[in-house]
Amino acid sequence: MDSMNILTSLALFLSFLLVIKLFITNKNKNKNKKKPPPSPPNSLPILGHLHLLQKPLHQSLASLSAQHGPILLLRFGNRPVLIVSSASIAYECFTTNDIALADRPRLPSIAVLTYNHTSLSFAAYGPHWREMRRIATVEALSGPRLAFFSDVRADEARLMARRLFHCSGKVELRSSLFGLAMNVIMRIIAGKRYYGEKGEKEKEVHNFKDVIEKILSLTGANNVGDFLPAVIGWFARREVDKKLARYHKYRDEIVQSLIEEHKRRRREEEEEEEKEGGLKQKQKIHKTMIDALLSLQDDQPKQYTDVFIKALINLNSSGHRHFIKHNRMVDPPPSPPNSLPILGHLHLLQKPLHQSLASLSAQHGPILLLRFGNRPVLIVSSASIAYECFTTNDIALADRPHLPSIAVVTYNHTSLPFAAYGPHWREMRRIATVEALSGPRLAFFSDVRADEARSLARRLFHCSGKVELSSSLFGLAMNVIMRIIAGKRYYGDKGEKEKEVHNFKDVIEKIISLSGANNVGDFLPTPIGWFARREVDKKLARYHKYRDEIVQSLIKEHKRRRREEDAEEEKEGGLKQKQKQKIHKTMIDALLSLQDDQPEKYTDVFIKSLINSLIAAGTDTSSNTIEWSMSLLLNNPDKLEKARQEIDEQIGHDRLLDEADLIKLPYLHCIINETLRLYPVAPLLIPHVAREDCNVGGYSVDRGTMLLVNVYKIHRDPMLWSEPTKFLPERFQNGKEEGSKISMMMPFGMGRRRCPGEGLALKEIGLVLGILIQCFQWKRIGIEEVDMTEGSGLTMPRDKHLEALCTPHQYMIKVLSQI
Ligand code: HEM
Repeated sequence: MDSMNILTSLALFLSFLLVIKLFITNKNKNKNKKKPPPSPPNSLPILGHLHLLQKPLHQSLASLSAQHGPILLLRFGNRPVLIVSSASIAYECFTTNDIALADRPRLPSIAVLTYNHTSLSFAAYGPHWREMRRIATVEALSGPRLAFFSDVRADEARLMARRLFHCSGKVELRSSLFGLAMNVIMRIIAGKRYYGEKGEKEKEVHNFKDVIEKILSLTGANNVGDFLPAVIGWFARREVDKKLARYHKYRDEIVQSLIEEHKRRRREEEEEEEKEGGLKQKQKIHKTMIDALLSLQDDQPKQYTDVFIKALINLNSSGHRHFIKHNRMVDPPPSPPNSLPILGHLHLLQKPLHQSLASLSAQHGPILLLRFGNRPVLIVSSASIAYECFTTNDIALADRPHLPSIAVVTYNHTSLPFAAYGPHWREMRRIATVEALSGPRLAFFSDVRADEARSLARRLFHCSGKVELSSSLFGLAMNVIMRIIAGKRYYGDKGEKEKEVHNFKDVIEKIISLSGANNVGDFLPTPIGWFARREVDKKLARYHKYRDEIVQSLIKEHKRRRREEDAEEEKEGGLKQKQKQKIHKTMIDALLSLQDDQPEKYTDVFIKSLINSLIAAGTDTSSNTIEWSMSLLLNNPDKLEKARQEIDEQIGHDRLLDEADLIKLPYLHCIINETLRLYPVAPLLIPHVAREDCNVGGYSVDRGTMLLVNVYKIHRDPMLWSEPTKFLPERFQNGKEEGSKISMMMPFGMGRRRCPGEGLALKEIGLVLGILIQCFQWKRIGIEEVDMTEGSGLTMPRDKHLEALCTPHQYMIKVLSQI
């Protein structure tokens, strides 16, 4: 009995425990049960709440929220849809729950438009979306890119204002605003406008706008068919699907044709590069977005397919095939008033030309069409339009003008910088690169630069005190180039040569100051032009004769030596032949070897023309840049001290700085960049000419138009640079936002006619400037700042030669006395 009682009590106790456990579990279950957001009543089978909705959807949802609260759970067919209409809950969605809510719905109707849900706006959250977003940011939407394209926006806004000005009265704004937005995005993506000015295009823009609007109105959560079960949904969607497929085809073809156009241009460029023996330096050209995407495609064709590119580009742009094929824009660029007969706008210009053009651009805009006499001249003063000139329009604008005054100094326009774009220019550029300016040749001649820099330091050490730097720097640059060209120095340490160097420098400077677009006589009709030029012509003929004779004598000297070597070889029975081939020749030797094989092509005139090109382009450009740098540092002693400290820390006092050290001297590099920004020695580049009709900045440019790109103005654009006229090397230092804008500078030009001597120039400038700072203390002559007035001409020298006080640093005396 007892045991029965015990068993019964135990059973009762266990039952009690079970009841308690069930009670607790149930309580917890109720406690943990997720509470869905409130849902309005009247949800129907199949339709859910769809029957409560009307268009426009946002208004319909707003009134539901007003009745039922700021967070609602609706059903669109079978799909649960959360409606949030309060700022604080929306904030919670995109902070605490940001990742959880980062996906997009795969709505069937938009599959075709979004390349199967892979477009940036509709891609699932993950690596593909991340990569698309990264590219869109880097190439189009980042701060530096927005700054770079600020001119594009300003230009389009100006154009719209002009349109409204001409058609004032009742206006339809929508298409104009759409056209503006379209042009802005197209110029970023494809480097060209979509929408011109003439009436006949308006209809097409209207069509395109219509298509985009329809696509937008049919996407999003607007199609009931997207939310109904398969067969009913398909049936409900069939009309919308058909329309969207049609619109998609229309838009897809346009973007595909843009891609094809870019591919064709890239192929042509590659072919040309091959023609040039693969020697064209790989340039850091800032490309269009399509170019950037095609470069990625080159490396990883499977990932960056055409579909990938189109899915990204279709984000917010496209164009009409008709525009792309017949993209001859309508209006010529704006032109300032007051163009006079015969003179055109010449009477508005003063020297220095780059400053005069800068003030005209400040008044009338970044792209202008002037008339220099009869000649149309396109003036470009914005980074983005200049960039368009040397990417999309690079071949079209690769020619040079045949200015009558420079015919004599350029051997009838056959010198490398002034030769017409074509096989002769290509051949000259190839030889200059192979024999003088390529990476291996620069490495080969590094001793020459070190030797010349040492020699300059020695001279300054011995004549310290008040020094005139211009001639010494010119002499150095001249020796470097002469040793490459002719294997010997031009300028010795001895006093008697100084006068000669001075003369030669004078001649080169005068030739350069009289070249470029500086002679009014070059632009006036024949008899008047000839009369206006006659003094300049006479001077240039005299300078040319002087320079030509020096170079001819060098050629003669080489020919004589080669003859002697041949004679000797004959004596030795041809045994020296093999040895001779191995001898590393001077550039003149290389050219004379070519002359041996093809005397009609590689004449003495060809050789002189090429050599004089390198002397003219490679001497005062580098020496002027060093002179500007020193001038800036003299006026900013704190920056000079900072550079000295950097050299002190990295190299010390026991040896002279050499080229291999330059990589360790980022601040010195910043100083050079900042000098090239403020004082680009070719402020208008070398004039280009349109070989064919083209469009620049949305305007039509006729064949034969001369192009002057005002790099000086671009480098001081307040939209791009903070405190643009201030010498602030720090702006290029790591991590500084402005450092990334280096690609917006073009002191060496851009595209095909870009300076081939950039590598040589940067090495030479870095080495010389570094040694000047390492070895000497520099002070201004008086208390006044160094005068920074700019001279005029093709290049931009200082107006006055630079003089300064130079004393060797005590701690460098030992090194200096040993060199
Ligand atoms: C700081 C130094 C230099 C600067 C800033 C500079 C700048 C330029 C610029 C802006 C152009 C014209 C680009 C155009 O028209 O689009 C040019 C062309 C040229 N430069 Fe330089 N340059 C420098 C040094 C050199 C050196 C050291 C050499 C060679 C020894 C050189 C050889 C040339 C040649 C041959 C051209 C004509 C290219 C052509 O028309 O195809 N430059 N340079």
